[in-house]
Amino acid sequence: MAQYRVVSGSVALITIQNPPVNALRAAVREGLFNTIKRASSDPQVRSVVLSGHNGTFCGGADIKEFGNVSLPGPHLVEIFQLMEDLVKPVVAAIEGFALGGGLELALACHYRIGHSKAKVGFPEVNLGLFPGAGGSQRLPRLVGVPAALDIIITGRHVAAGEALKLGLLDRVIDQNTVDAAVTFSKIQKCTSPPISGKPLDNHRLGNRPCPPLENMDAFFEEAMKRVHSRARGAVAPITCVQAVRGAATLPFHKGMELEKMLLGTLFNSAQAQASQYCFFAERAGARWSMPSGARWDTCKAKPISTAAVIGLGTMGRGITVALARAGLSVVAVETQEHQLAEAQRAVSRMLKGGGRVSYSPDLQAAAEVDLVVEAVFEDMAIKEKIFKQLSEVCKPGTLLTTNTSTLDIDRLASCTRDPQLVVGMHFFAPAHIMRLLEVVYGPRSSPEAVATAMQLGKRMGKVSVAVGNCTGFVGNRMLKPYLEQANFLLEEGATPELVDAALEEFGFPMGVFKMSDLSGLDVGWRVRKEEGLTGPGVTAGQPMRIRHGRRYSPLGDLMCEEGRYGQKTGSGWYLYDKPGGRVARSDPWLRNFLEQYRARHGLVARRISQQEVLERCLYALINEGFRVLEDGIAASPQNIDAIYVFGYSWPKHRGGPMFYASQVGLARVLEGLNHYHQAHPDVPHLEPCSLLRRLVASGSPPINKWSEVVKGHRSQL
Ligand SMILES: CCC/C=C/C(=O)SCCNC(=O)CCNC(=O)[C@H](O)C(C)(C)COP(=O)([O-])OP(=O)([O-])OC[C@H]1O[C@@H](n2cnc3c(N)ncnc32)[C@H](O)[C@@H]1OP(=O)([O-])[O-]
Repeated sequence: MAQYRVVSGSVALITIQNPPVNALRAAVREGLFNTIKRASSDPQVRSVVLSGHNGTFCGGADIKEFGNVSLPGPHLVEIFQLMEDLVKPVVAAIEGFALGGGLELALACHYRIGHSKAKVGFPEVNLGLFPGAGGSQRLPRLVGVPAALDIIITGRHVAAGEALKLGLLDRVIDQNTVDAAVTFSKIQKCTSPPISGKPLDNHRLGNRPCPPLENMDAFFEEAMKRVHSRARGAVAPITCVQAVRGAATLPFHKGMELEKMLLGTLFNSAQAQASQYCFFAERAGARWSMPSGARWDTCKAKPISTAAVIGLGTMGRGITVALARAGLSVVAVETQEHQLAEAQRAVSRMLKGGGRVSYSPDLQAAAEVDLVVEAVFEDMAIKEKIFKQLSEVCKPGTLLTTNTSTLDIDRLASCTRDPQLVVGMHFFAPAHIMRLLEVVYGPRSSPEAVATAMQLGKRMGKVSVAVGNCTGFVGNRMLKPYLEQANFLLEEGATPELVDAALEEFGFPMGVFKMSDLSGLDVGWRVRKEEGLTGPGVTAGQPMRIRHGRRYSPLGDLMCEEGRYGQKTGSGWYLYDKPGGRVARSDPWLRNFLEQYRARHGLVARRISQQEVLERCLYALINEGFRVLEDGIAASPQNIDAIYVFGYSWPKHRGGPMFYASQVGLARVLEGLNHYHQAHPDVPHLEPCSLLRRLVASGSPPINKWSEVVKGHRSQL
């Protein structure tokens, strides 16, 4: 776990060995503790070099160990102190990553030498924590308070070059880092005296005061204000500021006590558990499986080096950028000439002149590519035509994928020569920024096609999740009941402001109505017209608020009929200063419109609490999540949660909808749904689904045990 060798006559080389990222699990901590003691007492040893096996210094504490009430083995704080106090110089040789506890380990060394490609950082904030093993106290002493606070609050990876400028690294080199560190630990350069034996006090960060900061109170007040406005209810970023303030104002040992106390409040908190769950959910999608039994580890992806994107609207442009950035040569096809020229300018701007992209108005240009992403207008007839043409134009074996957000993949596949080569690649806007990719397999999609789309997603840096084929797949299918509840709440007396405030307080960056205004109300209107829910397809004489025997809210349709499409028209659920304006203001027109609407339909407005808003919107969405699981559309609750966190901005510190349900308690969610369904029997989405009932009947097992109940449940369907 921590290998000990004496090299170059007098240097103890300690190498952490715990693949894949050399996380500091109990055995590693034990190993470090013992080898440092050994180096200390070994008379042959005059200096120490600390490194990580296989090109990675250390990925930090072992996140899998968290959740244990008390971690076994020596504590990191104790090990780091032992190292800092060593009378022999200790040099960290940083290759790959030094993250979290890994960087704290490096900060407890007296010197740090990094490879030019190395990255360092404190990502703990993303896990609902902060660098609580001395990092919050040592880093500000080394690089100053503003730089330290920035690194700790953002959790970003700092490249070696920047780390050198900040003074976080003493040296950056291109050669073998361990060899360089060994040499460095023995002699500084021929003109300088040897390091070994030099007084090390100034290199013990715990002994150093924090560099002074002018206007410290104002600095921290401002920092706290900024963090509060961005944290969306997450506690960890606030704790980061408190801990760094401690470093700036307290002696080291007092700062360490504060750090310990703050960590104690976070370590087993619900938010920390949710954030750590998200860490693993993000990676769980890579181990995909299909109902046929095909799996990530048994299917090989086809090599892809060229791709075509068909349709260069907003989505098509973003997809082109994402593919080009992943190193593919891209043919961008748009049949409308003016749109093509505009797209070319926009894509070049986004790629800043880089990337290999060619443009064409002709589908024939896709003839030789390995993969196509169709991203035209959301219209089945148009897409079917394009798939038919692509099937004729493209070389045999080309993978045909669609960016549809709701339409039937299998119907598109049936227009082609090789239906097994068709899968969905559902990107989220803006496609070159949003991390989520839903890879949708139809009943005839081949495992190889799925493997290829999943691997391409990885190359693009996406969180890719393989899902089954149904209307809306996973994300949009679950979103439908959520949107529906929001509209019903308006009918019953709520305002867009009330609903949005409840959801934003929960942690969403934007409430549902602001979000609709941003994405355009006409998008859903068009879909509802296609579905015959509104417009000319509706049978004459049908009551306005009932469709297919269920409650229906025509509010969104009425808004569109008024030309209120959202931000793009300057008005929607809110008012904007101009078309395309971004700042939402309450609109007296809407208040009036809602009052008239309620009066017309005999609805009496009642007071609606934020709790009801949250429960109705979120429980309806969660209930659909259980249906998605029971239908086998998503393979696991982790996959659903990854979709919501990375595609729909569900707050990470709430862990995704299914994890949130497990934290609230499945029995309470069931009870809530029962209650609301009784009050609204004409809303089937509020009727608790059978999987949820069954889970509650099985004693509400923890989320990682749901799959056993799901399996039993599916076999009975
Ligand atoms: C004491 C309180 C203070 C807290 C201190 C801390 O240090 S908190 C920690 C602060 N540190 C961090 O937050 C760093 C977290 N890690 C990372 O950000 C990335 O892993 C990476 C950038 C190091 C490498 O990226 P990459 O794309 O090359 O690789 P990848 O991401 O695919 O991971 C490969 C496998 O390793 C697994 N695994 C990884 N790290 C840990 C871990 N610390 N632990 C356990 N497991 C970990 C990961 O799950 C995956 O397993 P799978 O799915 O194959 O079974």
